[in-house]
Amino acid sequence: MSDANFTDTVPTEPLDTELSARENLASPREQAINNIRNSLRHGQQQMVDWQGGPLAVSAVPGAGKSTGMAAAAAIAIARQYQRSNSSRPNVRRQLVVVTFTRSAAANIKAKIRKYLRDDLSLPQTGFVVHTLHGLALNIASRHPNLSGLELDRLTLITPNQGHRLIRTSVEHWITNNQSQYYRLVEGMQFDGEETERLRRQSVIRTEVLPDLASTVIHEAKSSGLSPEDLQILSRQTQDEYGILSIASGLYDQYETLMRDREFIDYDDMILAALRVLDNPSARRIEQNQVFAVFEDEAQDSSPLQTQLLQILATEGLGTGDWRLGTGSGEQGDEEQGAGSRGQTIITQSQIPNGTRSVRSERQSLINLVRVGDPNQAINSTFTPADPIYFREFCQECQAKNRLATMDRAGRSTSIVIEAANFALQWVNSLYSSQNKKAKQQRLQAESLATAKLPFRDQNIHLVEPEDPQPNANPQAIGQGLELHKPRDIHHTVELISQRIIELFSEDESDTITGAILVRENRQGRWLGEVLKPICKEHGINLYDVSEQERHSHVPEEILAILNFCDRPHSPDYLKAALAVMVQRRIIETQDLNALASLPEDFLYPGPLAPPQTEPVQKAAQICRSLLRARLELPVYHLISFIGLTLNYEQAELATADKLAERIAIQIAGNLSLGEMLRVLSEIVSSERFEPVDTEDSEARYTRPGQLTIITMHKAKGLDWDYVFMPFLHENLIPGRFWVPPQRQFLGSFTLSEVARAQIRAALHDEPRLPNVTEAWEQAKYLKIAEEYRLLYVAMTRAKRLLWMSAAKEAPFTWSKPDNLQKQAVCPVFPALTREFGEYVVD
Ligand SMILES: Nc1ncnc2c1ncn2[C@@H]1O[C@H](COP(=O)(O)OP(=O)(O)OP(=O)(O)O)[C@@H](O)[C@H]1O
Repeated sequence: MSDANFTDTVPTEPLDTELSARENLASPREQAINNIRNSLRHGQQQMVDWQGGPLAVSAVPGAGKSTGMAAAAAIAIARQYQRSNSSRPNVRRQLVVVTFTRSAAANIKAKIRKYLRDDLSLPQTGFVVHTLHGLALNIASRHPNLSGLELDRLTLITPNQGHRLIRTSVEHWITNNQSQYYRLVEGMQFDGEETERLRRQSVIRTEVLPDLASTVIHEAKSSGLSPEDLQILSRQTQDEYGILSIASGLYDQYETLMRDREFIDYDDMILAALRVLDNPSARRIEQNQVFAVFEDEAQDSSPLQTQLLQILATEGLGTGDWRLGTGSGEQGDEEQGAGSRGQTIITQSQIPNGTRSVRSERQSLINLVRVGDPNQAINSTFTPADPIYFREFCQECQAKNRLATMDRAGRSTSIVIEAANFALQWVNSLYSSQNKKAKQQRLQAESLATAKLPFRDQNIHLVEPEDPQPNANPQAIGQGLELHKPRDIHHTVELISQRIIELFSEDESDTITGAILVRENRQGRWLGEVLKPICKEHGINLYDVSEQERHSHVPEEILAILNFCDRPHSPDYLKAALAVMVQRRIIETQDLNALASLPEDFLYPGPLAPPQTEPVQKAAQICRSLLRARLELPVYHLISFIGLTLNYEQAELATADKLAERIAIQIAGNLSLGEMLRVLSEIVSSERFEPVDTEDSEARYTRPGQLTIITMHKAKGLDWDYVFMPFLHENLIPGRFWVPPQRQFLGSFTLSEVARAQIRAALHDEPRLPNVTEAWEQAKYLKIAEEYRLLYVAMTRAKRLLWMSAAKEAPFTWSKPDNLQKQAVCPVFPALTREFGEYVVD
């Protein structure tokens, strides 16, 4: 089969020359491998044919990246079994598979196991699946003396803007940098009025600087830049406030506090793992356990994460030269460490001439397969991920003839693919013409910002007729594409309801899947509420992901109950605990004030007290059992007990366990209820606590016969037979960065975004750092480009019907959905309606 769209074929060069080809072909295992191979399309076969060296796979949505990677992983494991059985019996090395989210990791693990068990009749071992942070933690905690990561001593924190540590860093910085601080207070202009001064000080201390600190620290740290590096960079900028210098100062304060308090953050985990790998013997130990690294969603990795994978995937010398880098002198003396083999491990240190980039790292002898799609990069504006690094890996691989591009996809019906391709082309042409215009008008800032187009110019193609995917490019439901222009959001709901009722009644076998994709959780919540009665009436199973998975409620609920256990006489605590029980539907809705006003009478009514009603009795009995548990159980079991009392489902229980573990680590040696409450209150008041996804979480979103309401971000990697995309309005897609009025005295930009754009320019080896105007333009452009990619990701989730709408009237903000006003539609939508006029439904 020839595939004109497959630009480069990957040479297959078996690592193990001792195994004869004839033996291989004859073995049942090799037949099983062939069977798997034959069930894949051409591009995927290139993945399973990998037998060593670097390989980049860049594929369009729905091309089968994840499916291909699972098959390739299983086959690589099988080959490794063969190798270790026949030639080196004592060498047991494993495959490391890395992906972006825990739920994707669980999914791919299940798929690999299935291939190993059902197709290859092998034990389900020989591999591990990690998220990048999980992998780093694993390495770092195995070598605590090198990583400095002693988990029983250190506390892991996620410093968001409201975190106490960030606030303290800001206060310390202000104390030590009064003149820079007062320069900020002056802003663009200032008449010295006292109330205004106080207002500005409050905005700077509570909003501007915490925002700058949390953004910049994460961006710089995850790229291997130290506070000193930032200080050096700041000398290349000339803005009035010295934004990068402030950022460096805040970062420095933060690092000092972190060290003093024995805290670490997620970036420290990656840095700690890199410190381990900086040691030649530890590196050899780690590398010797691994025969290859496979990475999915590679466009979402940050520079240091990429570096970690590259080092881990590096083979010992002498197994064939797969080097990618062109630097001289990297071959040879292994004893001298990674640096001598052309790898400069980035640790926090000075950067030469102010910039440092992972791209300049030499890569040698790496067994690394990275799979991704730059057009689906949707995390780069709120994490330090940057698709540029994956693009560069692709380019380097291409130069070595080791890039596979898969541009055929079987997921969607042809009209959905046409619409997605059109959207991509339209957005790119919009930006190239804007860029041209800006250049003509000599608007340097704007032309610089839009010079790179939002999308890589790549169309999705239908699969070939003999494709192995059953029902590839399936038949459309109805016309396959429907473009609606409802009057307002209520009319939108009417249209969606009509359509889903039709779709569900036509689906007698209850097998089709459907989803409504929203840009914001608030839209999802509103839709969930209005659709619930309709779905109930028609027996449609509605699954509102944000409602089901708002596990951030877990710490709050546990805190409320623990507070009550600690001080049951407090009417406030009792009421809060009862409110949680009502919300969880453990007890009936009733007048909680009446119960809570006299706690003793409610909990332990005397013989003369009036009889309690049944609901009150039940509530009192649950409260008493909690108090008994407080007395009888060890403190560290209390959280699990509360989880069970509150009827938590599987994922919530896992989240509660994770919370308990986290608290136990933090208060190790001081296990008392008081300490536990102190730590928990801190988590609840200032920190994001990430819930746990359970193994089947992705399957829960795509259950047959179910209508799922889910955000576009969360929909990544999934697909449904029909996909509704309502509320396509310009204020959200693409949206725009804006400066809140209270901060405008500093100028029409935000300090955090300017600093971030400047750091990125340095990391990308731009010839000079952008000034404030240019940096702000770049930040705005990056946000818009990413929003368009998000729209593209959402559109490509649909298999058989893509339903899109932009109501004429919609809320200005979804926190007030009743406040309707005329809303401009997302610019792609009218372009689609022009191009696909026959799909517009009146
Ligand atoms: N060889 C194959 N045989 C059968 N089905 C396949 C095959 N390859 C892919 N599929 C199916 O095609 C769909 C898309 O595959 P997959 O999710 O692996 O693509 P992807 O490239 O990772 O997509 P995206 O990047 O858009 O999330 C899935 O429903 C998958 O089951």
